[in-house]
Amino acid sequence: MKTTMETRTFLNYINGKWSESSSNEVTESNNPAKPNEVVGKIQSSTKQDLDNAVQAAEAGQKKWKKMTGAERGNYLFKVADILEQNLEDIAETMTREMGKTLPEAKGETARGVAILRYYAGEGMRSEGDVIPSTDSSALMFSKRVPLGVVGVITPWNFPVAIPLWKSAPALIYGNAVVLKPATEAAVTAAKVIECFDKAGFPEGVINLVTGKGSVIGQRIAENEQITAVTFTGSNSTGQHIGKTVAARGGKYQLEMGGKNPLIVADDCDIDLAVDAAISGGLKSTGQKCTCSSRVIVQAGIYEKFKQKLIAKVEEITVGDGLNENTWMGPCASKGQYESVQEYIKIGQEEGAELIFGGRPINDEDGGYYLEPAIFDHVSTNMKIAQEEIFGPVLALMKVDTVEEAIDLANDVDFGLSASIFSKNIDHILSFIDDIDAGLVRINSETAGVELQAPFGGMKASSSYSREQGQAAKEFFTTMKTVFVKG
Ligand SMILES: NC(=O)C1=CN([C@@H]2O[C@H](COP(=O)(O)OP(=O)(O)OC[C@H]3O[C@@H](n4cnc5c(N)ncnc54)[C@H](OP(=O)(O)O)[C@@H]3O)[C@@H](O)[C@H]2O)C=CC1
Ligand SMILES: O=C(O)CCC(=O)C(=O)O
Repeated sequence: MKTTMETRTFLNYINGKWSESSSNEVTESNNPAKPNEVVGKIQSSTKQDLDNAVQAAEAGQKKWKKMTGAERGNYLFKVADILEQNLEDIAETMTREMGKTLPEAKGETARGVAILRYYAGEGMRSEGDVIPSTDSSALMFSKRVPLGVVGVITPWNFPVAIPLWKSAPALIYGNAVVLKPATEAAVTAAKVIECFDKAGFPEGVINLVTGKGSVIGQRIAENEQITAVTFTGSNSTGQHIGKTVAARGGKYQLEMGGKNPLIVADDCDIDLAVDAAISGGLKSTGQKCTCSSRVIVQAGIYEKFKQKLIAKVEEITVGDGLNENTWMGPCASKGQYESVQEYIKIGQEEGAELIFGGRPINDEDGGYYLEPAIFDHVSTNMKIAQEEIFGPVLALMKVDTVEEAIDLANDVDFGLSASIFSKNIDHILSFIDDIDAGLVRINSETAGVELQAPFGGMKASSSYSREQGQAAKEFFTTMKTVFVKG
């Protein structure tokens, strides 16, 4: 029997009004801890709905860009306050909708508040440089200007932070936004957009259209009135979006997968390294693009590290993220649950040894729970060492030297985040120089980015651009070089 805890149906937000899709159809968003529980219903929108939102955004942006940065910033400060007031409700919705534990969901929502305040402040900062001209009677300067309408396509694993770290900079620099959130986290996203509505955002400046990626996401990529598209999600979808946007001359930014290594050198503080492998690899049920999925350990401490790791992973409690005692929640969806189990099977078939966990946990509500899994004897040619699993699976790999560890760490298509645990400055310096990763972390886990710093990866992890911090300005603005002569 289906239980509908939250009976609400969430609408699209277009031109400052909540509206039903022209399809008259809705999709249910379910709780991965209790798949029969409907968290809310969202609109199954059509291409026409998306095009309407883009029209509204185009009109809204014309007025929005005329405001001062300080005025735009004040709107974002208001949204931040409202999000903060609604933090408990939004965090709980997130936990119910995609399974992350409540403390993690609260932390993410608080991060959303901080992101909004950071970019609100940007409205008062420099928007260009004075450049000396070779003509002594002229003034030359650069001025950053908005792009126009920005399409934002987001995943389900950070349903508050990612929509905000893309939308807030887009808005502060004078763009209008059309957001298409992941279907599996669209109720949470709709609650975030309610904060913009309550803050009195001008019509058309921010719009929400929910619906299938293949329909709404695809149309965002195709619609020529959308100047730029920012995306986070899988590699296959990202590559497709990038090609589609590029083909029509648009700007795009892709943040995709990772296969992040954590190198544990003989000389490190082993307990800290164990904690980092667990926190970086298994928090959020391993569903972070920055999660540590390959743990590359030097032979001298391999056995000791493995024993300590198993002892600590044994203590992990798996369950509904709303329960206080839960450390790790369910996989976010049936699809993720099945895909992770498939990888665990493949790992065994390929000859890796499953030394801990990896089994589904029987649950009377049918929650998508898995025991955290640890594989030993993993070699670099195995799928579990090469592909993003996006689940609670750690692959242990043994090496003799730190040089070998770095080579192994680089032997994947991805290059998002990488850590080393070591006290040896030579090892640390060669790691900083030689690792192919956009985020280079020393004695710290691979996950957990800071909102004021550039975020993005190398190789297949990103499209060479960076988001967050000041890097966001590069993507969400273009430049005019102005030459003034009296
Ligand atoms: N880098 C990261 O942070 C993330 C990586 N992933 C990786 O991707 C795997 C699959 O997850 P999944 O949710 O399917 O990821 P997707 O890349 O398919 O989804 C990400 C976003 O893209 C949308 N989308 C889907 N298809 C299209 C399309 N053809 N055109 C435009 N937009 C589209 C989705 O919409 P809709 O939800 O409606 O399908 C969602 O909003 C995971 O197992 C993980 O490996 C997933 C999420 C985040
Ligand atoms: O590690 C983090 O804080 C961010 C991770 C992230 O951006 C992602 O998983 O998409």
